[in-house]
Amino acid sequence: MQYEYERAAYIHAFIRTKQAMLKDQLEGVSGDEMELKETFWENVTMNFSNSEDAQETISSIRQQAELLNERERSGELMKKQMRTLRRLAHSPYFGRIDLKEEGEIHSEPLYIGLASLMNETESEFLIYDWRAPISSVYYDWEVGPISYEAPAGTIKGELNGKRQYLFKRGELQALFDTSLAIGDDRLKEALSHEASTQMKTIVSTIQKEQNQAIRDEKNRFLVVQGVAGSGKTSVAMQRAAYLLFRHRDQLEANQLILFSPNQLFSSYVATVLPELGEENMTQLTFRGYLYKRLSNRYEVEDGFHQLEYLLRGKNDQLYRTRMVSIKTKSSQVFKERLDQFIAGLQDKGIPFKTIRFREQILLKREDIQTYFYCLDHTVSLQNRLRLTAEWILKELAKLEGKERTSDWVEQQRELTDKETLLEIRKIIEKNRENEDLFEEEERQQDLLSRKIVQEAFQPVKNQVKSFSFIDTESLYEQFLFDEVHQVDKSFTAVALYTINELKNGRMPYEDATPFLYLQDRIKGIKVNRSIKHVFIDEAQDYSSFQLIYLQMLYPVAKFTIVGDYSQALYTHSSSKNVIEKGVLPDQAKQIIFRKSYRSTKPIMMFARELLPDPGAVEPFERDGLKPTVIEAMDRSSTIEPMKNQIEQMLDKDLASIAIITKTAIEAADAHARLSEWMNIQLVSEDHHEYKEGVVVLPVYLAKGIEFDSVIVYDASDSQYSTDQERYHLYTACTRAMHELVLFSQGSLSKWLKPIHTHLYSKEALS
Ligand SMILES: Nc1ncnc2c1ncn2[C@@H]1O[C@H](COP(=O)(O)OP(=O)(O)OP(=O)(O)O)[C@@H](O)[C@H]1O
Repeated sequence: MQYEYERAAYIHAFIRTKQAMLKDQLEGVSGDEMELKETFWENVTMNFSNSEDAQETISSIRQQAELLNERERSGELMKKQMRTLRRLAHSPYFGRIDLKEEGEIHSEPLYIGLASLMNETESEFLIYDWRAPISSVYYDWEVGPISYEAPAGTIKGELNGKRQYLFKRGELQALFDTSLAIGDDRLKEALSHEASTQMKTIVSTIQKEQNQAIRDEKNRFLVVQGVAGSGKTSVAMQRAAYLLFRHRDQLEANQLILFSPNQLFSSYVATVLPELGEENMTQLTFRGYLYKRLSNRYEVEDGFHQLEYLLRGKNDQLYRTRMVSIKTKSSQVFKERLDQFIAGLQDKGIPFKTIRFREQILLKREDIQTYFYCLDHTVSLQNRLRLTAEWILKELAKLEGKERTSDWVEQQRELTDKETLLEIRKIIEKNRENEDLFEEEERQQDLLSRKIVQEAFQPVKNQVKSFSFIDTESLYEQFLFDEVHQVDKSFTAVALYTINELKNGRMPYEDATPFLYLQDRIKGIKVNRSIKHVFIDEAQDYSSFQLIYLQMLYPVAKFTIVGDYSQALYTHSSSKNVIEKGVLPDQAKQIIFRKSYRSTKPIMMFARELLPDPGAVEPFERDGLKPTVIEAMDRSSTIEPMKNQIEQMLDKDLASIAIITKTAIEAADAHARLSEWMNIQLVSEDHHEYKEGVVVLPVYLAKGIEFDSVIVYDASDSQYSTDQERYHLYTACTRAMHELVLFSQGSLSKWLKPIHTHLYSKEALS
């Protein structure tokens, strides 16, 4: 053991020396860079007297620029190394494996940490990066025979020992020998920490099944179905870091994209990759994407507003219609019918828009339609559109010529500002020798008219170039009515509802994806080929249609799709098995995580009883208090006891406490009642982050994040009675790491009643 402490001290000193050396080098490079910038032009001989001299001047500028570039690059590299060393100085390694590879006589100790570190002569690894092929032995194997995949093929050997280390500010604090995968004690220690507003890395305690998902590269689609708190998000983030390391010569962080459920979640996970020494990947919400594409024409409903309506609008007369609308339009069948509809547009049916300019009709929609459908039908729709656009632009050019003599142009000419006149005069001056046809004044008027008409026509031309002369809205309506006639008469109400919404400039959430899909299939879309990996978190909240659409948007990307169907926000969502349902091709790989790490065992034993199959969730062995269920007659009698609970939690140093409600309205109500008494943050969908302390938020915004303690604001039957609400309640309970208290304002939810009373403590308030 003494050896380990000496080695730790040696490595620490080695890192410090390396840091000092690198600092000097960096100062040197920065100095060089500064000097190069300052003397850039002094080192360049400027001579443009003839073409040879000019050529020489250009190449000497190029040489200087390359030199500067090279300095900047090595400066950046050194800064990155500095950051790595800083992290290693804090905690150089967390594990060791004693490995004897086949054919070797002795086993060799290999130390594993956040990044690799070579010895002075660069001939030996003092520390292996956790992402190196050999490091997988640490995560995957117990003592005994092992094998791992290396670039050269499968390597076999024997694992003779495994050790774990705990460092604090560079100093070795403790070490444990373990024969098991990753010792439960170390994991327990990691999980007992307080919740944080930023997600932490898990590299030192990655579990075997998680490692499998992190390193899988065989399939284009990797699906992780994992119970609440099983590490899906953690895996997605460490996987991104793994891919960036393994393919560091071809892959950059901006070629990875993460679809997160909301902004709060985006900021929650934003520190993981930087902490692992990688740049962050681009983060997007699907809602943000839809907004970007459609908000210039429509007020786009987002998923959360749709959900609020579904949860609260049961008495609305359109409620049933809306339910059918959402269910139908989310399905894969709907997408297939849309495909059939699109196929039928080859010969007829695309509606066009009349092209107008200053209230006058330039080209009638019928004429555009005739032109389009007279083109050879074997030519694809998009190519026919391109040809039609070219034809329209030519027609517009003719009209543009005629328009120059119109009265409005003359009026505009009179209002021309000085700058424009000066510009025109310059053009005339420049071409003076060629100007003998017109008097200068006439020439000036002519140029001005051209300019005015050209500018006025430009927006129309731009619209033609982006194929805006197709009437997508009417086309979509046409499709909805086709559905009514050919498939289901009862769909009439849905069709009418949708058309009314669109006419009033509103795009319902369930229509946004089919609408864009239709538009993109007809007009074509610039798909993003630069993105190589797409990560989708909380994938159960995407409809089948949305998942298929995302595959179309990123045609060359590999997909990592993580989710939990027991936490579905919407009952219609893709849920269950996306592979079996054909949403993803069957060569997609599915990994299932059953073990839940976030919550203490008592919390998870209780929460899993809310599921139809509680046995599917395996709680991690970590002690804690049983959840408490407090039943009250009404809302007002719960406020005092709730305050007491919060105070008790704060006394226990549980610093992050969430009061979770079903809806945003309820969250506002809770906030109003409690904030008189203490500082409570109300978190809404526009929040990008939250501060540590007491927060109140609806369950759909708490998705993916965690808190020391959770208080379910009202677990009564009036709140959680439907199937959908059952899963919302489960999601709320599983946000708690250490403590869970449920208040019920009235009779307890029917999903909680059957839970055996030995799994929780019960209190009744009079
Ligand atoms: N191998 C591990 N080592 C240490 N901590 C872990 C490990 N796996 C998961 N955790 C911790 O468990 C908690 C839950 O992880 P994470 O949020 O990734 O799970 P999830 O499956 O995405 O959860 P949910 O679906 O409920 O949002 C986090 O605090 C995470 O750090």
